[in-house]
Amino acid sequence: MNQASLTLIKDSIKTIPNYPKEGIMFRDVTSLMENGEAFRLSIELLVEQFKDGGFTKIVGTEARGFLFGAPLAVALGLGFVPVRKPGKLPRPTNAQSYELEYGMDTLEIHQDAIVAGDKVLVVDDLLATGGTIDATVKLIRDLGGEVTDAAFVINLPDLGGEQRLKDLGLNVLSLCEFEGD
Ligand SMILES: O=P(O)(O)OC[C@H]1O[C@H](OP(=O)(O)OP(=O)(O)O)[C@H](O)[C@@H]1O
Ligand SMILES: Nc1ncnc2[nH]cnc12
Repeated sequence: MNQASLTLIKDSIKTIPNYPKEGIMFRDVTSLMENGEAFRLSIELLVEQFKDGGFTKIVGTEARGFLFGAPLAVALGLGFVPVRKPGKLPRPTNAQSYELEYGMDTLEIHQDAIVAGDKVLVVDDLLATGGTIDATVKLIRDLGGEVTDAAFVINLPDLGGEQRLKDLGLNVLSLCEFEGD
């Protein structure tokens, strides 16, 4: 991947100390999105990386995973499947609980959104503990989808998510890393 683009992307992300609570260094992807060039480059780099991967669908997790997963799906000509917080999806769903860096939550997916044989790329803005994507991968695999790759704009390596996802058999790609969390 182009080093100048990766540097521009990382430099566009602001850090807010002690948000949403004391001790968290919040890496704010909205500052990247406010920068048109950084936002475009982030999608272009992901397109370049995954265009020949043979994927049939992209899954993104609420809410920030939608912001990168949906434009990537459009650029790759793939369908986009949202994984959402409870009670938001209208058709029958499967649910999976998970632990966050700062709390617990549950995610849901439409039961008919993934079919056996789907090859799914999972996309989120940020990888911390990996709990969100671990739960997302379980939801997809339970429906018969194959998940081999997960892509992030930001990885927080100190929180162990990358190893957790590798232990689930995933290739993990991120556009930048922030240490010291
Ligand atoms: O790797 P993890 O420890 O699971 O943390 C990463 C997740 O946390 C954030 O989402 P959050 O749950 O705060 O929801 P939001 O996107 O709706 O703000 C982020 O967008 C990732 O989805
Ligand atoms: N440190 C962090 N910054 C931004 N989003 C997050 N989600 C979980 N941990 C986060």
